[in-house]
Amino acid sequence: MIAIVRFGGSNCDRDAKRALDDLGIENGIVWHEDGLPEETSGIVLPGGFSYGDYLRAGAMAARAPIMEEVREAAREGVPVLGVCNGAQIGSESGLTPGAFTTNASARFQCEDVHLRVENAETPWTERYEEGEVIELPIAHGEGRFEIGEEELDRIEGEDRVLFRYCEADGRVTDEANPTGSTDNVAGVLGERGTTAVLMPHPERAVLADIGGTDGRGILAAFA
Ligand SMILES: NC(=O)CC[C@H](N)C(=O)O
Repeated sequence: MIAIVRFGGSNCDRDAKRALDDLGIENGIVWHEDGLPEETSGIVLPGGFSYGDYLRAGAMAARAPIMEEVREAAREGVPVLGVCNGAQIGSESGLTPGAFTTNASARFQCEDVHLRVENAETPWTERYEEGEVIELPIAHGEGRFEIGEEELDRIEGEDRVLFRYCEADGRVTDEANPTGSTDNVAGVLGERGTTAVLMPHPERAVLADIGGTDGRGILAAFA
């Protein structure tokens, strides 16, 4: 059962549920205070405004007791996907490298973006080709990926950059970088390839008539 962890202020938990239901993947929304159910076989940290983005987006949820269980599960290889606020919670809790800070525009940005698949040999991206361009929506105010140079070199060397913001033809340019993220990074892997976070929303791109279907392949990793 895929546990979709809900905090006070989560608001993409039901989108994640709807998407996983549509993919035929057994899942349930879990209130963070209840802890992970024993039958948890995968974890979604959904988007939203946990604790009202107080202090920094994701900072407070990252310190909730359930995150110790999530880290433990991640260490054991249980797949964990953090989306948007879930990505912020993931980086704040040390599941994934780098940090998400205020967009370069200092505004909340809601738009469709193009992403280039940088590593297609992960459970999250194996349904895509390396270099393939997909389109997903973003909706966040604090999505600017920041990471030190040395750590960036390290994660690039380990092939842990999953997606980069790009033009429709796949060129990685400053203009295609909506938030000013370091090196256009939109999603990264944790220590194990089974943990991933990304700012764009795959769960909002699973139905052909609403937002397209480019996100299906990412969530299908839970099947
Ligand atoms: N859609 C989301 O998850 C938003 C994330 C966070 N509240 C932000 O604005 O950055």
